[in-house]
Amino acid sequence: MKRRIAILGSTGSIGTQALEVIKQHPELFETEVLTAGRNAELLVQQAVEFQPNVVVIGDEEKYDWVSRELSDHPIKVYAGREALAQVGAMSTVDMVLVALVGFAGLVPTFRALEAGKPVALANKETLVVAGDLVMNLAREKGVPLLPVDSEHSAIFQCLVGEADNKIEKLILTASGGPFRGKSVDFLRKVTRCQALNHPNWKMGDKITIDSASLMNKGFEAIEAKWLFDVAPEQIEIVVHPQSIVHSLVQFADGSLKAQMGLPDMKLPIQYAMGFPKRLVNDFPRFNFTDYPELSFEKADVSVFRNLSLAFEAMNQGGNIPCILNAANEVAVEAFLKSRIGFVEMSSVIEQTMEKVSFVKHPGLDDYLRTDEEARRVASEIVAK
Ligand SMILES: NC(=O)C1=CN([C@@H]2O[C@H](COP(=O)(O)OP(=O)(O)OC[C@H]3O[C@@H](n4cnc5c(N)ncnc54)[C@H](OP(=O)(O)O)[C@@H]3O)[C@@H](O)[C@H]2O)C=CC1
Ligand SMILES: CC(=O)[C@@H](O)[C@H](O)COP(=O)(O)O
Ligand SMILES: [Mn+2]
Repeated sequence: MKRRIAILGSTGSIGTQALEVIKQHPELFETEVLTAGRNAELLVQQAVEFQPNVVVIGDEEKYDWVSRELSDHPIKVYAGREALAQVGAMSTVDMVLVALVGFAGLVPTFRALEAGKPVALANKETLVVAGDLVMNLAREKGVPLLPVDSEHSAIFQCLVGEADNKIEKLILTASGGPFRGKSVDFLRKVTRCQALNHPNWKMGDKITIDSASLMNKGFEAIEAKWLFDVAPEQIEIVVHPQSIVHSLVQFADGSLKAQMGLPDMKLPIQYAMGFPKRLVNDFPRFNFTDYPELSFEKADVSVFRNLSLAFEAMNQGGNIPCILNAANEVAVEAFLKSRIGFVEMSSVIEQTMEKVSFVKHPGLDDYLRTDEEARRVASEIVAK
């Protein structure tokens, strides 16, 4: 039986690479659902090629156009946020790949898990915001939550076959981004274009800015805490500019296991989609002679304040990581629109974290409310 996949966010960087993985394994995977936010043209192109049963366009104004374009195909077309939230729970779906960016991933992930669907999760913001609720739900439903993020896929792969998972420490590697080794003064003047120039990975704009500010690594620490049930003190960040060692686990006996490979997201996407099988492919292979030096260094938290803000949020818990995430989304958007500078992003986040009210044990509704309030507060700070 083919695994029928719903790709939420098929028009993005992860989504399009997931479709390349499906193309490599037509005997194993079938595309059941594709969704886009605004890119109706690409959604239609993908639908014509992959013939899913259902497509969802987030932007409701584009519904008529998508329906018309697909009228000659046996494909159901839906639009809007509620359709996006429901579509992963359909009885014909075997696995949901959540490749949406930002807070928008939370409710669709939640609904898919509630319906008992295995989830391959690229959308790290879901775990940053509501890791406790999401992990509890996956456990309660007995469904796998498979990490797609490269570092977490690496750790997950290192843990396969470890009977009692005696983790002493997780070591998350960070490329350091385009501004590795730079000063705060340098960061004050960087442009959108410089920040979008990631040294190793071609990704969507939002995560690329997060990588440049090291917020991505802070998010990944929170993501790791929830996925692997470790304390914040058990998570270490190491800058590794080549992005070949994707992360490591240090076990209780002092042994280290690492997972390595070229920086190519198709590998972790394929691992999650094919789990527990390791599938054959013809993607490019790593060669040591192309990388004579693999180096490691400390992250500079005095320059990259977002990394400490994320650790602070993780330590405080409750709804603080949700506030961190919302403020970061507002700050990144403002930076991309040249409304604030690169360094100001941290100030917006820090001030928002101080202003929004704390909730110690939030439920889903509290997270939705916190996200709304934090966005409002952060937007006011940006406007000032
Ligand atoms: N790209 C990468 O290599 C990696 C990404 N990740 C994580 O994976 C997730 C996806 O990243 P990436 O693929 O780079 O992001 P992109 O911006 O490239 O893609 C995001 C996708 O989500 C859709 N989308 C965005 N907002 C909404 C919304 N409000 N409603 C409905 N659909 C929406 C977009 O649609 P449209 O474009 O049509 O508007 C697009 O299909 C992020 O959480 C990121 O942190 C993790 C590791 C690596
Ligand atoms: C590919 C992936 O998983 C990204 O999250 C990546 O880690 C970004 O690179 P940085 O290490 O620069 O954040
Ligand atoms: Mn990552």
